[in-house]
Amino acid sequence: MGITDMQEAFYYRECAAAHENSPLGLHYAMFLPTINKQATPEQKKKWLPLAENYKMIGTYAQTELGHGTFIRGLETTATYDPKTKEFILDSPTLTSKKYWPGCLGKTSNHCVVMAQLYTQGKSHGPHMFMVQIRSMEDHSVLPGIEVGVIGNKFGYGTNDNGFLSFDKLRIPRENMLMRYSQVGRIPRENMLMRYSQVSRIPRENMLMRYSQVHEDGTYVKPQNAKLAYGSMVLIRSSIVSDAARGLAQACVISIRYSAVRRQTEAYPGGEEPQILDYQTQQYRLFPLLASAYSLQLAGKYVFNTYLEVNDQIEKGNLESMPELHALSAGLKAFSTYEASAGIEVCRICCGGHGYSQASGLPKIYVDVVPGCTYEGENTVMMLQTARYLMKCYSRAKQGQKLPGFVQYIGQNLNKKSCMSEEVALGCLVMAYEHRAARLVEAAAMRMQSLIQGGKKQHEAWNGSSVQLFWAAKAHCHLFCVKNFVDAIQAKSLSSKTVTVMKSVCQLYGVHGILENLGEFMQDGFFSGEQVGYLQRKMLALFENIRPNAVALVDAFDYPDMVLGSCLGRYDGQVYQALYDYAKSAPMNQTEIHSTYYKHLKPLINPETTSDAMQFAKL
Ligand SMILES: CCCCCCCC/C=C\CCCCCCC/C=C/C(=O)SCCNC(=O)CCNC(=O)[C@H](O)C(C)(C)COP(=O)(O)OP(=O)(O)OC[C@H]1O[C@@H](n2cnc3c(N)ncnc32)[C@H](O)[C@@H]1OP(=O)(O)O
Ligand SMILES: Cc1cc2nc3c(=O)[nH]c(=O)nc-3n(C[C@H](O)[C@H](O)[C@H](O)COP(=O)(O)OP(=O)(O)OC[C@H]3O[C@@H](n4cnc5c(N)ncnc54)[C@H](O)[C@@H]3O)c2cc1C
Repeated sequence: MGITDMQEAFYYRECAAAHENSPLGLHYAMFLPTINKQATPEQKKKWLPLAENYKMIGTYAQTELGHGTFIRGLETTATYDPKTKEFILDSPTLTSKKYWPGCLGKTSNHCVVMAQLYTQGKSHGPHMFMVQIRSMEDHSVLPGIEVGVIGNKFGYGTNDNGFLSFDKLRIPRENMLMRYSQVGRIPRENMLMRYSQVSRIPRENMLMRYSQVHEDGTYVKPQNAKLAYGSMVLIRSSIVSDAARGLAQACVISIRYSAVRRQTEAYPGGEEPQILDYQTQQYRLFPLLASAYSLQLAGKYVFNTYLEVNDQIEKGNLESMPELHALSAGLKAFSTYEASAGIEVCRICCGGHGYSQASGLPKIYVDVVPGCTYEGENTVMMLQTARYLMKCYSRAKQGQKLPGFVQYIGQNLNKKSCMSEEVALGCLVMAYEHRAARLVEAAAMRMQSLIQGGKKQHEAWNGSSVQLFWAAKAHCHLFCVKNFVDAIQAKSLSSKTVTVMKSVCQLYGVHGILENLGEFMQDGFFSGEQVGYLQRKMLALFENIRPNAVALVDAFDYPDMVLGSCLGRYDGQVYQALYDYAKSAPMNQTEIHSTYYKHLKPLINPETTSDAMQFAKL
């Protein structure tokens, strides 16, 4: 199709079988990007053409039965043997077996394996290795490898998530993804030159350095060990848009259906209103619509930031890695929580028909909800963001300037809210900044007091982790509100569009405050009177948004084929579609189902049932 943007291509492919999770998904999303970013030029030259042409089909095998979150705890080993210039891959324990990687069980013939590197008797932590697991001739499993699927899951039925173990499998030294770490003897200066002189030496020189690696087993450390986690950062940065997409699609279905569905005469003999006219329906759906817009904008921002930081990393500047990690980890968690909870609300808002697969909603839900777990469990990811916020807090206290999106940290907390009946966007942002700044400070104070009370650092961290979680969540929420406000103010939209989008943005901010009121009121930042302004504004915004609600979901522009929903059809022919869906059910293809003869007839008509059947009944 000539689509050159990788992310766009990924979404395009997804549309071919929407929410089915392609058995090649990991190949596109993680295997190819890992080769692109973590392999040396020689390795890329060898593997990329094969992978791009589907000769090599691969996945990313990191998680094990015993460990997912704690990467340093992985047990698969890769021990270098300088005599044969090979690595020996081994799964020494039950818990070391790879477990969960997508597309692994039956589809892939290769995978990138994360294993503990051992060379010259020393352990060097987790590193990546390219491992062939199946024959490229007949797809048979290669010796030294055990691979299979892990069985049924909550969803992801079309994806062969698998297990994998190695029995002292030997792979060539060249199969370690050595872009950043190398086994061999090269002068340390060369490694640093890669980054500091990259613009001053001919590119060919740089490539040569990779082929100068000696083979005696000497290990050269990367500039930053977390460079090896780059593929996870890429996907976390992409998941935000993915979660937004799921929530937006659920909103399309639920809001369109709510405009078609009529229920309960408003007064005796009166017309039954469209259910979208019920204020309680608007209360549940319109904030989700606002969230979908907000998360889409946040997704764009974080992915662009990923591209920018990645560009800097390519040039040897790793300064922004911690910010990107904190932003992508936090927003991945925030967006997948919001989207998963929101999709379920959309389903409930469709009443009984929402529970049918015909609504399309169950498929969207099971597609989005594992985003709370994969690429880093959400609580763990929020705590990574909190870790960064704590560092920022102590830097702010030392008078250091902080990067843009954390500049609010350490601000004066004695300010009062400027909120008035009008509910200005600036006052909304100020409120979110205040809440996040206060929660960051409260978590830091808690840590400090536990440490002063004699707790060790890790005990104090655990003893403060609920407050750290609150702080990180408030930070991500602030980011989404501020980014939404900035997007409306910066974009050259028509004045009519700005008017509508301003209402959507205001609703996002107002609803978020009302749902988390305690955090905004605990220190008296808002008065009771100001909360009244917000409540009235929220109800006024529902009326404001109602005439545009269907247009606002149409604007997401998802074709019916992608929505896969009888309820969310563009033409509104919901009832005919539901009836056709029922008629096409396999059980309706015969008048009498086979189970009648096997189970029901012996009960209903025992006298005409065969002896064998009678016996079975006894
Ligand atoms: C262009 C191509 C586009 C492709 C399009 C794709 C579109 C995709 C759209 C949607 C996707 C849908 C399909 C996706 C399918 C997904 C399949 C799932 C795959 C997987 O799940 S793979 C396995 C993922 N596993 C994890 O995420 C594990 C989580 N755990 C960790 O990341 C870490 O272990 C940790 C962060 C929890 C802790 O790290 P560790 O123990 O090693 O280190 P610490 O001592 O705690 O921390 C040290 C230090 O490092 C910092 N740190 C950690 N990680 C990073 C990082 N990535 N970058 C920078 N810094 C990092 C950490 O904060 C500490 O810092 P300080 O010491 O505090 O300074
Ligand atoms: C659909 C799906 C697809 C996947 N695809 C892949 C894949 O392609 N490749 C791959 O390698 N992996 C894959 N995974 C695995 C996934 O990356 C891990 O499951 C995920 O990283 C979470 O790790 P875990 O299972 O070890 O959870 P655990 O860490 O065991 O989490 C269990 C609970 O413990 C808590 N917890 C753990 N550590 C801490 C901590 N330090 N502080 C506070 N709380 C903590 C968590 O918050 C959570 O509540 C996939 C998983 C799923 C569900």
